Amino acid sequence: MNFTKMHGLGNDFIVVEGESKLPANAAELAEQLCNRFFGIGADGLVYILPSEKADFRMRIMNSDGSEAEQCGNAIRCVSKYVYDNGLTDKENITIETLGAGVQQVQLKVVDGKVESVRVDMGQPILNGLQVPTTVDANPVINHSIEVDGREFHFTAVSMGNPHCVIYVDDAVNFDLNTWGPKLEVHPLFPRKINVEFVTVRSRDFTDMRVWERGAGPTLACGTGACATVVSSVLNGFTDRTATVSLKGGDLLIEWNEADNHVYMTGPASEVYRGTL
Ligand SMILES: N[C@@H](CCC[C@H](N)C(=O)O)C(=O)O
Repeated sequence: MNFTKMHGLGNDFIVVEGESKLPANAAELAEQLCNRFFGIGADGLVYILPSEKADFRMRIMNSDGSEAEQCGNAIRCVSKYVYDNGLTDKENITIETLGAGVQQVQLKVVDGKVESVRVDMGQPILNGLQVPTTVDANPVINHSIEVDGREFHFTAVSMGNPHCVIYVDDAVNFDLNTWGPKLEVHPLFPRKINVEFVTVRSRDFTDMRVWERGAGPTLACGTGACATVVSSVLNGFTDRTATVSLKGGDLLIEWNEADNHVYMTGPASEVYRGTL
């Protein structure tokens, strides 16, 4: 099996292309190959597959073997892979995802290689039951949640996959390894949740650290960055266009008023290729 190791701002993936469908053992493979001690090491295993509705189809398994509906950093990596490897010569492509439909992608090509990618991440889902949470409200803003005697407040956003955004005094130094895993599996979240800890620095800049469902602490989360800006607009903290600064680098996020779509712009990188 040939694979390519890629990352979007340090959120890293084993990318596999050439299969006609998701292998039956994809969950076990993801767990084995993503292991950083006994495998290749990655946050997720990504398959680039043929699509009947779009130019390409993407499926993503988290490092614990669970499948995610969508992944912002992976969709940028897939976009770079297909162009740089000659699977398409188009600079505007479509990619089908499991939970967020078909997404439009714009490539910025420099010297024949994709340098950055702008993705139409679609409309955020704000209905609490649809995110899903157990909270029957639309939207779910500043909702109290208690873990081990500590109270947090979250805003719930689905970008195809579920997120809860929590504002803290200092996201960069926040103890996400203690609180992230407890919030991920809290009973308020029936399909578990990705948790973003956010500090707003100005109307157009936030710090964010993430604990990802099925992958733990990662250096970046594209859908989490989108959820952060949507949440920050709903809470009145930022404008609709803002930079989200993650441990692995920055993403530019725009929540467009006219079409209610969220647009994410950022880089993608290839690290190496290998054969198993
Ligand atoms: N890192 C991703 C999100 C990957 C999936 C997530 N862990 C989930 O289970 O929903 C991103 O860049 O969006």
